[in-house]
Amino acid sequence: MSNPLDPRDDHAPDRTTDEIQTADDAGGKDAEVVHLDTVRAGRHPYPPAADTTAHTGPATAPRADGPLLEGDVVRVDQPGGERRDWLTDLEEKARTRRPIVPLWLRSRTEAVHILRWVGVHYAHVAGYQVTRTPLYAGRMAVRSPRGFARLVGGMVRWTFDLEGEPVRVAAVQKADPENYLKLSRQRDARVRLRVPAALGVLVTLLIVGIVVAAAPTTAQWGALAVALAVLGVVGRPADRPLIDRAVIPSSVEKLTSDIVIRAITVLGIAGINQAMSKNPRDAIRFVSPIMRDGPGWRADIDLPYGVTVGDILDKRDRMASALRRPLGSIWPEGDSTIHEGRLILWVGDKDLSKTVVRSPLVKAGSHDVFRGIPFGADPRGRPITVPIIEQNILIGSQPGQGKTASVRVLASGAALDPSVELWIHELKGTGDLDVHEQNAHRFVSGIDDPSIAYAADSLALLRKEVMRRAAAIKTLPPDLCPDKKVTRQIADKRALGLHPLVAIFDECQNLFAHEEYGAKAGEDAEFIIKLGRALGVVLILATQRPDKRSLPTGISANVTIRFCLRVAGQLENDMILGTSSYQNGIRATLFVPGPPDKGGDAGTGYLVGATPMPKVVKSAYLNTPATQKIADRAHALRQARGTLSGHALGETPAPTAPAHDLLADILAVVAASEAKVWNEVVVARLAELRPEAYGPWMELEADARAAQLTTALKPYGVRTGQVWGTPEGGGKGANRRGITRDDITAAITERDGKKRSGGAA
Ligand SMILES: Nc1ncnc2c1ncn2[C@@H]1O[C@H](COP(=O)(O)OP(=O)(O)OP(=O)(O)O)[C@@H](O)[C@H]1O
Repeated sequence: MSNPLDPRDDHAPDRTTDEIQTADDAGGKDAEVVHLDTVRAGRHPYPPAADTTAHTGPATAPRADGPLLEGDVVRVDQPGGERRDWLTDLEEKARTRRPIVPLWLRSRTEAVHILRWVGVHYAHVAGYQVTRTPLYAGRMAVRSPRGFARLVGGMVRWTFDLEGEPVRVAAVQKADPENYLKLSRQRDARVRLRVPAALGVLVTLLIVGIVVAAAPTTAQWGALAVALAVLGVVGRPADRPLIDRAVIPSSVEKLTSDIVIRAITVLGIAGINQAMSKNPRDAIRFVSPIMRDGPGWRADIDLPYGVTVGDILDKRDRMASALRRPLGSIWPEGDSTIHEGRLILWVGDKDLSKTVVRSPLVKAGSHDVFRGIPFGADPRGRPITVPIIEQNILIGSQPGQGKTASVRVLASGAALDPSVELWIHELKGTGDLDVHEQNAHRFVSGIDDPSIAYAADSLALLRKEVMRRAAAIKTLPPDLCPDKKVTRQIADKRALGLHPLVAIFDECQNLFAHEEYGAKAGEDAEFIIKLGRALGVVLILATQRPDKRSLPTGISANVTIRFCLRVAGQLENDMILGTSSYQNGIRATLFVPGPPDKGGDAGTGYLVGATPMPKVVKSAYLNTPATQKIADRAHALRQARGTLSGHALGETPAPTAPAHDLLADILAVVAASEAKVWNEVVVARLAELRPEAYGPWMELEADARAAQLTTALKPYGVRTGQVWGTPEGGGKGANRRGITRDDITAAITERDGKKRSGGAA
């Protein structure tokens, strides 16, 4: 049954206090009269503010709707000021404090840029005014008669005290003789003083006139010009200034808060729209004044609560439209060290895609890789250096976005340090890195199987080299190598064999996805990446196909520096830049595909790991003639230092993988009586037969070992399958992946038949 007095009773009809009283009367004379508002207040989780004192003390007041509760009511929001840890407060302030030295003064390049900008601005203003001096002179000449009249009129009024005339007339009209007499006496006294003064001025002018009449013509013209100028200034109309405002020749609209707010509010982001409709004044907050920063304007903004910089990043094109600027000059960036909603909007004067970054390597005589390699510039024009020692670098993008161009910069920097041993593998076969062939210890350019095999051999050799170096560094005396790491000092002692070794694999997907060599190459690369860093072995990998098969996860997870140029989607983005990068707003999808001359962002990418925060960077561009000059200089340096080796000296490397035939080797280890043998047994026997070729297969896990043989047999058209067998040392029989001997024989027959027919043709 519904109770009209129970506020928790949803069925209780809404009645007035009077109605309830009537109902109670009907129910009995002794019934208690309850005020409905009091009851309703009890229903509310937070009692009205007027009752504050009652509710902060012990809750003893009887409640109409429930049992009496003892205890203190604790408010969610405590009264009084914030009590915070002062140290935390100080840290917070330290993070957001504004720099003593302005940002633009911290970098020489930026300071030079700003000063040049200011210089150009004022040179323009000065030029604008100087070219208009004839116009201003004409204006003054035209205005001078009026100036003359004003001057004479002013003199006469002053001399005869004509300003007091209306007051004297008023005294006459009011018939106030006393006042009139006072005013007349004052005027007479003034006139007595002023007439001689005015006469003095006139006499002076006359003398000046006589002197000028006797002076040379130039002085006469000068005096006339001064007279006209003075009269022109005196005669100017009140509403028209003599000098025009210089029109600033700015191709860039100055960034103002109104423009920024316009650009942010048109993005169609729900959180921004809601905040703007509630509080348009404070929804978007500027944390510091909009200022010049490098060749552009910078605004530091706090986005509305709940909106992150990531929400803004992929709407860069809309922002560009609202700012009326080309896409390549709009660079929003987050600063998550402060919070996720802190946006640094940088609007450049120039379109980054149209900017070609010049490399200092073009003019460098030599270079020290321990200082990193000058790689490019950020949108604000600040040079970016990529550290290389103790690093590995992964570069990725869709085709034609500037991977090889970036690799060239790194190769050139490494080549200019004669202590660096360069191994170059360009697996596209277009010869983009051929210029550095003369400096490389190992070099290959090609997409065919021998080239891929050569690159795979390099990784196998590098793996051995890493192991050798690990042993070598262990034996170094602690005073020479306290941290067990390669240093400049150690690198320069060539005899130690611990100099930096930079191995480049351009289009590495052609190696890692290769049916025969891929799996082993992937493992070697992972091994080198994990262990080679401290030993001076640096891998630089570039790929246009960043999927699991073409870029083993062991590699993508362990590289330390990543440069991702334009990619098509989130998956590729995160493969190159690391898991969750896309989600965190580091999105290489925002770059425009295509080369700069077609309006694309080729050469521009996200660089992660080289700077404290991920950065948009445009790599420097070295065309073939410029790279050739660097390579020649590097070659001369190496020749002088005696550090040319291997391929650069024309040596052909001893075949590292012995010329062996997998099919023939299998037949050699599988007797004719064994129809079917497990893969793992075949691999074990092969490793015994040729440890140098098949030994590394045995280091794999059992499953991977079996898979390795399956992969290696694929190019010959031999398939493996489940076969019955027993372990070598005896034991229970089972079905496992294995080969059928007849398949191997058939493959050899087919191959030899093809060779013969090929030879006959
Ligand atoms: N840093 C740069 N500055 C200016 N232009 C660049 C830059 N990098 C690349 N480009 C332009 O982009 C074009 C393609 O560059 P590149 O050959 O390096 O791309 P890629 O990603 O290696 O291509 P692919 O995947 O086909 O090998 C160059 O020819 C050049 O015009």
